[in-house]
Amino acid sequence: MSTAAAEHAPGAVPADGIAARARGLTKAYGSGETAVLALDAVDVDIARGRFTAVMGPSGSGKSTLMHCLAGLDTVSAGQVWLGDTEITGLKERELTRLRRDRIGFMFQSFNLIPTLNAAENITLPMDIAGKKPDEKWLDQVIDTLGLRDRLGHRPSQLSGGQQQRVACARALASRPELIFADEPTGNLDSRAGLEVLGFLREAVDQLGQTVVMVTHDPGAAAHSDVVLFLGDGRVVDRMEQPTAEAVLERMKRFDVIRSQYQEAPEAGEA
Ligand SMILES: Nc1ncnc2c1ncn2[C@@H]1O[C@H](COP(=O)(O)OP(=O)(O)OP(=O)(O)O)[C@@H](O)[C@H]1O
Repeated sequence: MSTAAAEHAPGAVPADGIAARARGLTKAYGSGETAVLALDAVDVDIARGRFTAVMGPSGSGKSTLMHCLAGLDTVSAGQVWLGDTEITGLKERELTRLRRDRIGFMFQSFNLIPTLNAAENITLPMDIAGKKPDEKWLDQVIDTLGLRDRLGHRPSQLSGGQQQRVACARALASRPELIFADEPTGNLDSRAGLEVLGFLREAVDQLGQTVVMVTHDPGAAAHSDVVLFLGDGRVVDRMEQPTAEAVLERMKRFDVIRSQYQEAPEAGEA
């Protein structure tokens, strides 16, 4: 049918206000009896210019969702768009270019190059791509992150929080459409973690960036605009304007369901 064809045509989904979108996103690892359904027909819209947190119990599919949305992993079924570009079905070379040009990444391990100073680390992805940074933007990022007097330092001469700020600046440097952060505060003490969350918040509020962050920490999720909760490979809930308390309460409900499931069916009476 023509409508079905239109629905599946790349670019058919309006990009306005939506930085990334998934429909029927399914990811299975392995096959046969050992197959694991990491994502089960997930529909999700990531709003542009907002800070989205992804939470859920261990193994619920958070990292898999991030990897599939970022084109780091192939999908088993369904579709993913970055803006109005359908990325499912792109060849590895096209995906590499898309990631390089349109997505920024921050990981728990900062992934900085030890022999390069902060300034060189920040612009490395752009240097590799042969692209000139927008100096005005770069200055704004460096000042927002308070890195001006650290630019000549190597990672070993920086604290953990400063290293993560450099990783944050690197993710922002090319002004990507979307930044994916996987447990960006996982390796930091609480003060440095708060600092990095504050900077991600500023990147959204002052620089207009879009951020998606996977986290286990309700306090970290409270810095976001909206939290998506995953359970067993599905988006089971969302929370606007989250507080740490509300997120913690919501997470506890996963534990209750799990313990009821593990005890016995009649545990539902409790
Ligand atoms: N490469 C893989 N091969 C096989 N199974 C995998 C692979 N990667 C993930 N899985 C499985 O897929 C499911 C979802 O994993 P995923 O890492 O996305 O969860 P998560 O919510 O990010 O977990 P955590 O909070 O522990 O990091 C899990 O059951 C996991 O064991």
